[in-house]
Amino acid sequence: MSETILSLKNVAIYQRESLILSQVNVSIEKGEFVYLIGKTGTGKSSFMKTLYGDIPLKDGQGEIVGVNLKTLKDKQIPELRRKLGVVFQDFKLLNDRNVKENLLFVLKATGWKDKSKIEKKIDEVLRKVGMQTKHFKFPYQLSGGEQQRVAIARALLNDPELILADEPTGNLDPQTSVEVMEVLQDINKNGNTILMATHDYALLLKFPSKTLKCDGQKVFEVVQKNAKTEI
Ligand SMILES: Nc1ncnc2c1ncn2[C@@H]1O[C@H](COP(=O)(O)OP(=O)(O)OP(=O)(O)O)[C@@H](O)[C@H]1O
Repeated sequence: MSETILSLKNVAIYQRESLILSQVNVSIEKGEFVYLIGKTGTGKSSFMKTLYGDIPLKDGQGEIVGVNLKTLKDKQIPELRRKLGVVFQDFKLLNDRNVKENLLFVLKATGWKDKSKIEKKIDEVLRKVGMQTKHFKFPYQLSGGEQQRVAIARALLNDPELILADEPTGNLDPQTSVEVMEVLQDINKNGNTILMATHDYALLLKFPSKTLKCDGQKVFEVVQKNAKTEI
């Protein structure tokens, strides 16, 4: 039986007073890999921000990883973010500490105490993204693709029910983008649900999957074979 991870019903999304998206009806089932595409300024980031509690949901109904977005209080946001893995275009690693310490920082902030469990978890997530031999490197000693792998490893630390990736390949060259995408595909094949906002049509064609599009203040599913001409 399928399990709904995200459900938005008749949602409207605003940035301050401006209406960005309206009548949004979207659902994502466990195990899906879903793209969110659309021209610049059409609301992809606003959509993602609503999902991780950065923009409050005022209109419509929204439930994500079992959390009601409509009634979400500020103090519940850390709990929501623990159930989500969020990956950004600009990696957002802490530059004053190495890879392992970046991961440790998140584990400690989310209540992990047992040293051997911590070691095991860090090793496990770095292995998943192929970075286990570089745990002692500082972010500035890594390429963009390697930094993004670490950011994906960080997103996996608390076994998220959904990974939200906002333009994760936006700062990477085409070859590196494909490599990072392969990491995301592997993670998806191993059972993680992923929603990825992207501009990168080459990736869409190379790794076809369910695609949602933001356009004209609406979000709708597009058929992949038309995606290139429709974008
Ligand atoms: N903090 C903000 N305050 C007011 N308006 C904003 C804010 N952030 C974004 N907007 C506006 O909201 C609209 C949607 O922006 P958003 O960043 O969601 O689009 P996007 O599709 O993610 O674009 P891009 O692909 O360029 O990142 C734009 O018109 C933008 O100018």
